[in-house]
Amino acid sequence: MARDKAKPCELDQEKYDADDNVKIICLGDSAVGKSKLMERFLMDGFQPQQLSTYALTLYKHTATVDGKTVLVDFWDTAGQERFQSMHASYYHKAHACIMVFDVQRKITYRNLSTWYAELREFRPEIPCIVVANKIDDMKMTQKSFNFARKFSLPLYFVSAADGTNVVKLFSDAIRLAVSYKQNSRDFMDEVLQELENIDLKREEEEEEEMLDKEQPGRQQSPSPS
Ligand SMILES: Nc1nc2c(ncn2[C@@H]2O[C@H](COP(=O)(O)OP(=O)(O)OP(=O)(O)O)[C@@H](O)[C@H]2O)c(=O)[nH]1
Ligand SMILES: [Mg+2]
Repeated sequence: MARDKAKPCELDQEKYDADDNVKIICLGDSAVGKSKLMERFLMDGFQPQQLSTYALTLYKHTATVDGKTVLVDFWDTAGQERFQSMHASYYHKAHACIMVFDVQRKITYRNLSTWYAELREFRPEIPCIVVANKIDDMKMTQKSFNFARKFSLPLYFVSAADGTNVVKLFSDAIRLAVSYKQNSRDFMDEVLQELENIDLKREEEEEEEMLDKEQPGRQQSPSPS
């Protein structure tokens, strides 16, 4: 009981102490196993029911990279065509991408090029890992998939069902996201950061002004002499 009560505080403290926060997005056709992979990594579980993600799910996770606390936002969306329109905000400020296909369904592999083109349209530089999921059903881990080689992307053979390589996949994705965030010279990132700084400064100035109006004497308060 006491442990449960302590939990929110521990989490808040971790957030407070976090050195960094990163956003990792997941892409791929419907039913390739995007949500199940996240479920496996975050909950260490797998429920084989067929529930398609509706719109967007955001998972918050705390990780440690090189002794530093990192807050990770995992973004999971449905792979269906009908949600294509939300993608601009989905990609916004992402630091890494996990792009999944299903080794049992060729079409999901073929569609990788469409997903990849869209990713690069919005995020030209972020690290991207290609994931061949459901290897538990097919013993084909030796097969080489040209798509990853063609774009020099890392390729992981995983199974959300039995957990093969799932922790490695997500740990590496977090590491890549952190390293991208720290070293990125991406032009758009710099512009966005600049705009954020300007906004923050403006907000601070407005707050100052408001305080001055509320407490007219504040500025003239006598200094201890
Ligand atoms: N055998 C096997 N089945 C899996 C694996 N991963 C997912 N599945 C099954 O594939 C189906 C789809 O998985 P989801 O994780 O919902 O797929 P998704 O990519 O999130 O799909 P959308 O939300 O529609 O985009 C489910 O029935 C899962 O049980 C796996 O590694 N092996
Ligand atoms: Mg899903």
